[in-house]
Amino acid sequence: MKKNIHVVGAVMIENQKVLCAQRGDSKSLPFKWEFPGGKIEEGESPQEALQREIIEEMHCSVEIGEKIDYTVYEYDFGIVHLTTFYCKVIEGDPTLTEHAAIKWMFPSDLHTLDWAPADIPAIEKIAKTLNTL
Ligand SMILES: Nc1nc2c([nH]c(=O)n2[C@H]2C[C@H](O)[C@@H](COP(=O)(O)OP(=O)(O)OP(=O)(O)O)O2)c(=O)[nH]1
Repeated sequence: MKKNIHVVGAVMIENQKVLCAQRGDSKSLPFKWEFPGGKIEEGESPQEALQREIIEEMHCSVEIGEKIDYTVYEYDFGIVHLTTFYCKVIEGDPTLTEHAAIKWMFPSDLHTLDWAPADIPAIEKIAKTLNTL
């Protein structure tokens, strides 16, 4: 039986752009693009996990808004349950630490990156929702 991996991702919006992060080559899904975040630890709520991961990974604090999507995707290494939330930076600036690259993209351009497969439904939703604002 494959293990279930519960993951949260932050869709950080600034100046109408979304922060995208590219995974490094020493991890699962090398060089795929994802939303900053990570695994929920025991006893944490999704929001607590996301606050912690963003401080650890991006060296900034976020205010967590509305949930965007929940998707389940079966990889060879396990079954990822990904929940994404809209977020706003409230302290500090997102900083490149663990990722290979980070960049701000307009929602309509998100599909041009090579995303982790679990993220595809979320990027489609984001592009649709933010382009009609
Ligand atoms: N943070 C994040 N992870 C994602 C996304 N989409 C997606 O499939 N994942 C996967 C990649 C990882 O297997 C897992 C998150 O793990 P993590 O970020 O806490 O850990 P990691 O990359 O250091 O770990 P690992 O998989 O190399 O063990 O979820 C996403 O948008 N954001």
